[in-house]
Amino acid sequence: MLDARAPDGTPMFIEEGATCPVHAPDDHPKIPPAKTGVLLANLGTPDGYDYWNMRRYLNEFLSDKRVVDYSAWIWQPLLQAVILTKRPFSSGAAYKSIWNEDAGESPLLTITKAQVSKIRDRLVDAHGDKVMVDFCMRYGNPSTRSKVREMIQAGCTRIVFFPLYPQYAGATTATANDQFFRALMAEKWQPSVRTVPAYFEHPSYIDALAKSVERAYGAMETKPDVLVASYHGVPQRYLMEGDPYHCQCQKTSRLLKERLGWADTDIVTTFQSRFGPEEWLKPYTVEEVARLAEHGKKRIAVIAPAFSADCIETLEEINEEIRESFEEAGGEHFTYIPCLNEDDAHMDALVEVIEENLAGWV
Ligand SMILES: C=CC1=C(C)c2cc3[nH]c(cc4nc(cc5[nH]c(cc1n2)c(C)c5CCC(=O)O)C(CCC(=O)O)=C4C)c(C)c3C=C
Ligand SMILES: [Fe+2]
Ligand SMILES: [Fe+2]
Repeated sequence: MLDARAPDGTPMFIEEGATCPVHAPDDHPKIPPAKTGVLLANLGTPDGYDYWNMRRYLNEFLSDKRVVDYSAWIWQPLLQAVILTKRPFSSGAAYKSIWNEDAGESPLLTITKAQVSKIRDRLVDAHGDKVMVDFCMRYGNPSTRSKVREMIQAGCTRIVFFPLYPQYAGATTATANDQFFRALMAEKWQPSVRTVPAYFEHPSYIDALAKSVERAYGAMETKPDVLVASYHGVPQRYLMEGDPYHCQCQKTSRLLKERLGWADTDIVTTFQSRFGPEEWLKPYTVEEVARLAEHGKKRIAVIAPAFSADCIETLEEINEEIRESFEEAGGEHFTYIPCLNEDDAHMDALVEVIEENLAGWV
């Protein structure tokens, strides 16, 4: 039974498939059978690597106060007049080097689509068409607002919103949630909602990471001297202001090390992708891999546990720039271990997290 109200406030209780007691069928909006939506969210990616697509994407991303929190009076002139005249070219060239030309999209989008398709198959197998599974992006397309609207129009009276970041950060998880709530502000009939918390210590996520390391190490004749767990960085100041991201990254690394049965020295935690002049979380990956090479660690493997899908920051920054830094410092063997992407163990972990957050709803 669906509970609705006539324009004068009279409650209308409409059985599914029945007609409204107040209005003629054609005067009344159609109310589809109730469903639960599972909306996965990732960061977003440019629609193309040309200047204008890059500029649009970077402008939306870097204008987000959760990402860069300087006063708009100071930041916007610098962003519009300096950064957005140069960075679209350099970042565009980096995207070009990893672009999925066949699909005409960036790897982050291709991988996210594959993940969602697998997760949808599993959840529909378990719950039938009572669940609807889709994805949105925080910046660019498909937008969070368009997907929230589609879900509501399809009859979702409940939505589980899942930001695909294992570790919580204001710059990722919180801003994805902000955008979700902004989208809900525009809706007449707001669904009940749940947001999925960070899963940085979930045993199935740790297990999926460990299996990916074991698989990569199993394929090598000589084991690496050290595994570098490289996480996306944020300004050091954000940690001091209460963002738990740093601590959650450290815990993921510790749990991974314990799951692998390794010694403390077998794994090093680092932070990459520094942007701007401020101090970010340290050690910086690009410097640490050079230091390792200089101190005799000639074989390293790098894993990127903060990314649920390979993207510019892993395929280009780690596998090209950071590799180069290691080799220039005398390093000999550099192995990049891909993100969990659409691995079965990863899909198992994400579905488990979703099921925990669907409890009582399906
Ligand atoms: C300027 C500050 C930035 C902060 C803080 C930041 C945090 C942060 N980002 C991710 C995940 C991703 N970032 C990606 C790209 C990217 N990140 C920044 C800047 C900050 N990120 C920029 C400018 C860019 C664009 C590329 C570039 O110009 O360098 C991506 C990849 C998107 C893709 O299309 O492939 C991801 C994913 C996390 C997890 C995080 C903090 C925890
Ligand atoms: Fe980033
Ligand atoms: Fe910490």
